[in-house]
Amino acid sequence: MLRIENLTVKFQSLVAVNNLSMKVEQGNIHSLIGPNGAGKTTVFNAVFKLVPYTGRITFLNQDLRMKSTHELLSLGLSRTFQNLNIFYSMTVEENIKMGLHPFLESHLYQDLLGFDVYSQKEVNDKIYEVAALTGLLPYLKAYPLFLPYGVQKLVELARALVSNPKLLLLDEPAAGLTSAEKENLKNLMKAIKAKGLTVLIVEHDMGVVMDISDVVTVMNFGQKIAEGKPQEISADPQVIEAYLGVD
Ligand SMILES: Nc1ncnc2c1ncn2[C@@H]1O[C@H](COP(=O)(O)OP(=O)(O)OP(=O)(O)O)[C@@H](O)[C@H]1O
Repeated sequence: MLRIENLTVKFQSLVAVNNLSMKVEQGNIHSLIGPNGAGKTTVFNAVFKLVPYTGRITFLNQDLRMKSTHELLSLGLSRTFQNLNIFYSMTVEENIKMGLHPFLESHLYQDLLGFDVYSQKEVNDKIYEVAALTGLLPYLKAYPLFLPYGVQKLVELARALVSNPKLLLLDEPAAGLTSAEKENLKNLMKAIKAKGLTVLIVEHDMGVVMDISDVVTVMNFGQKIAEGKPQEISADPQVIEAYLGVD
């Protein structure tokens, strides 16, 4: 579904991602793990064209380099950020609605790019559906600042989900969550997968990674050092040395 070939990202003399190739298969929860600074978030940023790169990234056989950010959304790509990226001046409902922004009003580019424009009822239905899935229905009229951090993270996730993506990229969804919130996140990930979505996750919490992943890719110093099923990865000596450590 997502194919990354020979991806290299340089920041002046620093090679943040070094000739990385990986494939995310449809229907999988695929985790990207590795030590701090390994280049994981930079891979996400390359997919979303936020950093210049060499190599090739295709999604459903379409070269993403040629696409605008709006086109990425219409192709079915969506993401969350490592640092919570929500609007505190807006309610939860308004925040979620932002995920539908390109589909809300008639703009020239919608005609050019073939975007649908949703009716008010369609918008409301989509927000309701995603709020029900993420457990945010009781909070729709609330302002995020007054909600627990774990709920605020769900708001960002709901905003990424509301455009009905085919592939969701989540950057450290479990960071800062309580154990109960992590359990909730794992169940939510499984529910999202059951709905047919494909998910690529950058995550440090190995409990979450091991529990929900179909495939794990491990990066170190910008390079892929291992890839496989969670059990294979947790037993790989190179991964243990570079990242997991000895129990
Ligand atoms: N815009 C940028 N300009 C300069 N250097 C950058 C930039 N973005 C990332 N880097 C550097 O690239 C390297 C990889 O960073 P990246 O954020 O991708 O790592 P990561 O694996 O996601 O780390 P973490 O797990 O800590 O989030 C780091 O050394 C980082 O400092």
